[in-house]
Amino acid sequence: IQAVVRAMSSSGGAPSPYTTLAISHPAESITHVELHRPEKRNAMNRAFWSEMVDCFNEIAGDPECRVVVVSGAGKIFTAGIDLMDMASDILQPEGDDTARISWNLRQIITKYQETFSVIEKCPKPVVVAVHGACVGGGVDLITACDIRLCTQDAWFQVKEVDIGLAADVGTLQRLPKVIGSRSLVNELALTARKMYADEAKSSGLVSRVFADKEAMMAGALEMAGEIAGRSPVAVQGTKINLVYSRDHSVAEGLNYMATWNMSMLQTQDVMKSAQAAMEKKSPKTIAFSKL
Ligand SMILES: CCC/C=C/C=C/C(=O)SCCNC(=O)CCNC(=O)[C@H](O)C(C)(C)COP(=O)(O)OP(=O)(O)OC[C@H]1O[C@@H](n2cnc3c(N)ncnc32)[C@H](O)[C@@H]1OP(=O)(O)O
Repeated sequence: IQAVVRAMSSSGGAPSPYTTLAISHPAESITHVELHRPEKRNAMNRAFWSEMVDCFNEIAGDPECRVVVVSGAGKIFTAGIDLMDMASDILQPEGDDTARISWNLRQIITKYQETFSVIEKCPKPVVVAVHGACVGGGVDLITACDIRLCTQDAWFQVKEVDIGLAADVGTLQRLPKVIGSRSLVNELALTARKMYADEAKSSGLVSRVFADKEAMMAGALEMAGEIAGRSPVAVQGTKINLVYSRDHSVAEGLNYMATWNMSMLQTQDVMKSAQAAMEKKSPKTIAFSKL
């Protein structure tokens, strides 16, 4: 694992087709997506916002991938929106009158929302590993992920009010579902104060804190391996139903679940997994068909 983690943390450059993301496959069935503009602190430029959509749509349809790890290259996870590159899109939207300018701006905002919604729509679980700063759009990104890990030096900042806007690509919708305390969410979003790793853990934003990035990437990879070793039918069904249930009543969630499993229970994975359990074998020893 150490060698793989070192390789994960030192990718030489972002390979084609992306200019802002480096994609690698550190172990079987695991895809590593690394935010890769380290010299600009992984600030989210125009290319990033569309590359994430292409990348996660590709992953969603890739039967070789069962789980995704997202992390940031260089000194920090991300500085959020690229304040230099994005200004014209947002501050000078095109259009002949107010209605058309507003219409165009709505299209732009909706497009940017999709950049992180694709993470949630992707049926493969996404583990995000945060080191150093996670600012603005970074919080939008991580709240769309399924499992959040961080280093002891990590900090999180819902920075949008500081740049004069209400966060509009997911934080205000998802953070209240992640953190139990509505008061804390409101405080973070309204004051833009930094939240450090210990508070991120105690509030439930992250589930684990690691001493440093190397330990965190090893932990993320190990966790991803645990997920990837289990039935993809079970794992992807679990993610999809957890996301559905978050946004629906218990009765609606149970109804959706019953309809889901009336098909999925017919998988050969159930018999294979049950047999392994009876024989006290790990599910990781089972060869599951690709999904
Ligand atoms: C419709 C879309 C809606 C989306 C909304 C999203 C909103 C947000 O994300 S709000 C948050 C915006 N981000 C910020 O305000 C953070 C600004 N950056 C910083 O505070 C610091 O850079 C940071 C604390 C993150 C890191 O500090 P450090 O000392 O490590 O690095 P720097 O020397 O400051 O920066 C290194 C180079 O990176 C460039 N850079 C950093 N952040 C950004 C950014 N957000 N946008 C563009 N460029 C950024 C910085 O200019 C340096 O570049 P260079 O001078 O060429 O070396």
